[in-house]
Amino acid sequence: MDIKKIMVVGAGQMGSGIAQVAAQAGFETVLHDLNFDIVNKGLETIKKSLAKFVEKGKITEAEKNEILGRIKPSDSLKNAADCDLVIEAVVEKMEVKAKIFAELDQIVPPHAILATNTSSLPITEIAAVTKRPERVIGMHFMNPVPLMKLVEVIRGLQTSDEVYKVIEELSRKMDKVPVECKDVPGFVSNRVLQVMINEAIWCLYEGVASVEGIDTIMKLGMNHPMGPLALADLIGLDTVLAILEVLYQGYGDPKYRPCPLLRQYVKAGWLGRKTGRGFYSYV
Ligand SMILES: CC(=O)CC(=O)SCCNC(=O)CCNC(=O)[C@H](O)C(C)(C)COP(=O)(O)OP(=O)(O)OC[C@H]1O[C@@H](n2cnc3c(N)ncnc32)[C@H](O)[C@@H]1OP(=O)(O)O
Ligand SMILES: NC(=O)C1=CN([C@@H]2O[C@H](COP(=O)(O)OP(=O)(O)OC[C@H]3O[C@@H](n4cnc5c(N)ncnc54)[C@H](OP(=O)(O)O)[C@@H]3O)[C@@H](O)[C@H]2O)C=CC1
Repeated sequence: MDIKKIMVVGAGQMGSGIAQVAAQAGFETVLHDLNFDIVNKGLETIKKSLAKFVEKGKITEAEKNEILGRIKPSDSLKNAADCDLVIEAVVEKMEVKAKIFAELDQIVPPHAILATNTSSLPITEIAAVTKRPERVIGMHFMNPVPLMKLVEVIRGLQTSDEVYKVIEELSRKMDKVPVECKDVPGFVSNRVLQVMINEAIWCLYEGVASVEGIDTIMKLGMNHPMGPLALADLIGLDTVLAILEVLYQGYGDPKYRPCPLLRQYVKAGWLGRKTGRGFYSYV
């Protein structure tokens, strides 16, 4: 199957990054969100990222403009009618994703693949709201998408071998390294990562060390590029909490219990970089 046109649903930090790497790989790309204000914010993020690549000599100014020219804004899911692939990257909430997949299933052509960038939710459950569960798959990019090499490819119970191969090949065309993973809560990436982030938040909650102290210990002690609290701020504390809830409910194991401090920050609207305040301040 030949993929020519891709829609990305959700123009937040992940959706804009995915649209960018799709356009960089030469695909006609549609960036969709609920309204054009959000889409334009996403396009601004893409422009800044591409400008960095020009600055570093990775691409030319002309290439930057060609890439941007391949991305079309959208505020109607109907624009997916001629797309071969849709990659969904909206908030980490099953009810929102299920509604979008049910709608997309009615709009896209029969051959089209529906992929989700979910961090933790069951692919099989998302696929079940469509009449094409064999053409639904998890395509889990890492943040920041333009820089991170991994795509975790998750097969739902009914995902076909053909669809898996198409997405594996597409990930390579996007200059990413695909790794196959089974459909379990949090897959591999977040099953491992979020336990570390949650434990770092528990350390802060119990006063074991300061925010900077915890992050410095993990950066200098483990050679991590960022400390776990700075990383949580990058991911978004709402997303971290949503993933931990999926792990906690999915495995029924108290080791995934989200720290009360995390819940409190999310309730306060301290979601990390995207709101200007999380464990650190960004204003
Ligand atoms: C939650 C999930 O479901 C799954 C996930 O994604 S979990 C999160 C996974 N991601 C990680 O773990 C990221 C960990 N952090 C890192 O790897 C690195 O800190 C990083 C790649 C993000 C940044 O690299 P760094 O060397 O530490 O810092 P930094 O100096 O800020 O960035 C390097 C350069 O990349 C640039 N850069 C950052 N984001 C960029 C982007 N989106 N596009 C283009 N350039 C970018 C920076 O501007 C910077 O450029 P200069 O050197 O000119 O200043
Ligand atoms: N953050 C991360 O590090 C990673 C996140 N993910 C996953 O990617 C997905 C998106 O996360 P992220 O980009 O961080 O989140 P953001 O909050 O940055 O973006 C989510 C976007 O989805 C939009 N949206 C919400 N509801 C709808 C809808 N019904 N239709 C269309 N768009 C909608 C939001 O609009 P509005 O602003 O109006 O709400 C927002 O633009 C989640 O599933 C997350 O788990 C995967 C890998 C890494």
